[in-house]
Amino acid sequence: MKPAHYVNGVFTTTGAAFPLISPIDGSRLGVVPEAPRDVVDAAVRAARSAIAGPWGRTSVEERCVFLRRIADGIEARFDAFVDAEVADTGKPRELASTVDIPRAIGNFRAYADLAYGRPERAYPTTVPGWSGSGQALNYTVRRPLGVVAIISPWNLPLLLLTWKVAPALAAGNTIVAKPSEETPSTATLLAGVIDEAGLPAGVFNLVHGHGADAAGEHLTSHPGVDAIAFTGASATGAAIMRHAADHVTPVSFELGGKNPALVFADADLTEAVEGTVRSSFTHSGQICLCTERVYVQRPVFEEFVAALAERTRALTDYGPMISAEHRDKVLSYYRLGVEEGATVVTGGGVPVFGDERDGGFFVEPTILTGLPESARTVREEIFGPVCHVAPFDDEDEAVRLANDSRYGLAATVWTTDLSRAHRVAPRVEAGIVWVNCWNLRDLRTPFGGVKASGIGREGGEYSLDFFSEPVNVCVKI
Ligand SMILES: NC(=O)c1ccc[n+]([C@@H]2O[C@H](COP(=O)([O-])OP(=O)(O)OC[C@H]3O[C@@H](n4cnc5c(N)ncnc54)[C@H](O)[C@@H]3O)[C@@H](O)[C@H]2O)c1
Ligand SMILES: O=C/C=C/C=C(\O)C(=O)O
Repeated sequence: MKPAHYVNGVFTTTGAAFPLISPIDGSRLGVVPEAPRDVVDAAVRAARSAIAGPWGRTSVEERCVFLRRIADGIEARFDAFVDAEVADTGKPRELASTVDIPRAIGNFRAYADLAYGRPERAYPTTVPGWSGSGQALNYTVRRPLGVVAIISPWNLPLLLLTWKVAPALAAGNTIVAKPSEETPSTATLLAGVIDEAGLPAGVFNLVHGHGADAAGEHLTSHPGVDAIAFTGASATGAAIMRHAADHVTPVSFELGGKNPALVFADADLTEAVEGTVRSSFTHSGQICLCTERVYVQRPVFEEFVAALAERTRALTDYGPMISAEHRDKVLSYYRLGVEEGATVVTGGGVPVFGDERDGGFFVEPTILTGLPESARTVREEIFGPVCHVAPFDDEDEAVRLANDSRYGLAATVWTTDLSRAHRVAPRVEAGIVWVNCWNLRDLRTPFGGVKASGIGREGGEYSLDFFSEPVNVCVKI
């Protein structure tokens, strides 16, 4: 299915076409339509009229039927979704088929379960000396926000789009979604599944295009938008927030990170090395949860670095950066690291495969050591397959190093001392701390970051809270 907008139940390719490039070999995969302002406006108006129509009067049970139908529709086209995700992102097929697409299906099913089963509170109130019975009943009901703008990134395109679409629909909203310009294909397939699922026209709308001064900005600055759910870079979040301020539009932000790993001398080192290879190099470091700073207790520092380097050198099936521009950005940090005094333990350049991949956007998985905490390479998000490893001596120093960042999204702690784990994890300034594991996900848990890593939480009731407004009703008895 070629990338197309989906507005008011109709697929269109209105707008200037821009090329879709394969990250694997640099070839042209096709073209993507850039939604002009009037297409974005038509999408917002379609969403507004849909929520004023039958969709706005559906019950949560009826909406959960649609969520399950969408999940079944993705499942029925599983391979097409995997093929499209691999083509757009270049990620290994194994990753798309075990994480991205299964999680998209799981997102819809999880929110069908969560929304249907979610209780609301009631409070029997007594007011002594009050006229009548002196009784009242306070109870909470929830209303949808209205028209929700969803802006998603290129690294886990379908997973992160559906992570917002599912709860937004479960809560009764209508949606205008804009996926990344780098990865339009699975979003278009999703629109096809939603269309076949019979969602009323205008409930889900999809527009393609770039961000700043383009479709993304047209959408997030649109006065007809009632809320914005965004995942992407912190700088982009700040730009969106400036527009949201004009209309006091509520925002949910999942932003950047510079995630630390803390490896204590009492850790199971094999487990810590394997876990840090996964957390640093899965999807070539292009996951917001990936580790870019590793702190290892001094007695095991050399042993850990040597083992990590050996495992990293053995990596073969890794994917490319999403674009030539992002590849160049990551390589510029490799050069900066050396300029700032880093030792390149392994990697630091571009692999030579001797096949079509040499036309793609690959960089070597890289380990750096020897930099001060003040180095830009240690402080700035790179979003590639690279981590800097530094020693620490005691627990307080480890926590201080982990927290010395403008970001606070995720962290890993590796220790076999469970008292230490329970002491350290809550002290780390992050939204998510994994102990002796990484990216182990329970969709009911809060997901998101502190500081420059985000505003609010997704996951479970946290998403349902963001995508709905509680109304307290007080009835005098
Ligand atoms: N916290 C998380 O869950 C999470 C998940 C994935 C990616 N990220 C972050 O996203 C970044 C990489 O993804 P990216 O390059 O797609 O991010 P990005 O911010 O460049 O783009 C994300 C989306 O925002 C749109 N956009 C860009 N500028 C915009 C503007 N001014 N107004 C409206 N929309 C705009 C883009 O078109 C895209 O759809 C990294 O910083 C990464 O840490 C965070
Ligand atoms: O890239 C950043 C976000 C990743 C989210 C997940 O991997 C998830 O929700 O499981």
